[in-house]
Amino acid sequence: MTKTITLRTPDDWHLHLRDGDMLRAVAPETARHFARAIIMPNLVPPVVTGRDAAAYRDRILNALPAGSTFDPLMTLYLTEDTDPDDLEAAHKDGLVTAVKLYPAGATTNSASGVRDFDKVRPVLERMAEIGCPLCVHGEVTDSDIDIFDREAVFIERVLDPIRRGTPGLRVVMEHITTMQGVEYASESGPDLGATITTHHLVINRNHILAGGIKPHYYCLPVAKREEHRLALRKAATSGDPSFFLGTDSAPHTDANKLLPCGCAGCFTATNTLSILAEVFEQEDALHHLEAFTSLNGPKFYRLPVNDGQITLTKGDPVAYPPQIETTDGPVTVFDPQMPLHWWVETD
Ligand SMILES: NC(=O)N[C@@H](CC(=O)O)C(=O)O
Ligand SMILES: [Zn+2]
Ligand SMILES: [Zn+2]
Repeated sequence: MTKTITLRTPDDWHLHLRDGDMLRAVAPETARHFARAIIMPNLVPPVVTGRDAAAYRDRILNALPAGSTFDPLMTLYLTEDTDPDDLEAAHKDGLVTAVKLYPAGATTNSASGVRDFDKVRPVLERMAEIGCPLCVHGEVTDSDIDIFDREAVFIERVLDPIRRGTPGLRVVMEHITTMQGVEYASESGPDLGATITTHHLVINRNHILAGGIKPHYYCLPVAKREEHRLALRKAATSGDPSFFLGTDSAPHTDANKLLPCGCAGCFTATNTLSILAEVFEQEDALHHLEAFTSLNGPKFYRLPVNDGQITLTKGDPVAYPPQIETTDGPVTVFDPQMPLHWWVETD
């Protein structure tokens, strides 16, 4: 018997589209199923001003297939030199939706991130005033903190003090990976949201490290113990409006992943919705899939939900290509190591 579910068209609240040839290869993968996405600004050099964001937005629109109505929601990369007036003008114009905080050195292309949080206080205060959300890569970078503890320590030492010091600031904890992240987000009320990736619902740290190292499962924040994955699955499938989809689909060529010092990032744009339907079905929560992919995000960002709909159908396992081709070389599509029975009708 065929089973179908219909959802408001989803949005991706955390996406890396890169630039140039890579942008042209990956933008259609997201635009096929998603109406909007929050576009991460960690290019080299990063997107730091309203002007940079306008130019990058144009490059994204040019990379879309003809007729696509995909709407890239732009972000600025917060640096110690970010000008509150420039941000305010870009936000009021509707050009910039949010600002992204990377602690310096925390992840891919984060060298221009923030070292001294006091220096960005005036920008954070302006954001609270104008209602511009702050998206946070929540990991401390101190070399003496174990990489598996960096998110939990960040919440205590950095995130909570920032929020207490800037009343009214609306914050998204990006790609949470721990039960501490889940707890903090569910206790903190409507000014705090949290995105959860597709891959962190599927893999734990054993998938990366047991039986040989799997570079394609290496991403930041790194996947944690099984108990954390289970907490993420419970949060994502609960319907709680604090949690919404941010795939963190982060393409790197295989050549850059398969190195002695390989890049962090999983590329999930191509098969995310099939994987999510499978996960939500396993959790007996298909009735909460739409909240996670299409309703909770717009609510947090105070944007209308999308008008359109997509239909997922269940049948024989669907085969996705193991890689997509780019002019720079192949990019491996995330392998969830389970059969995927759901596909999006337009596929
Ligand atoms: N998630 C990742 O592992 N990588 C992201 C950066 C990020 O989101 O931290 C990237 O830009 O490649
Ligand atoms: Zn990140
Ligand atoms: Zn990311």
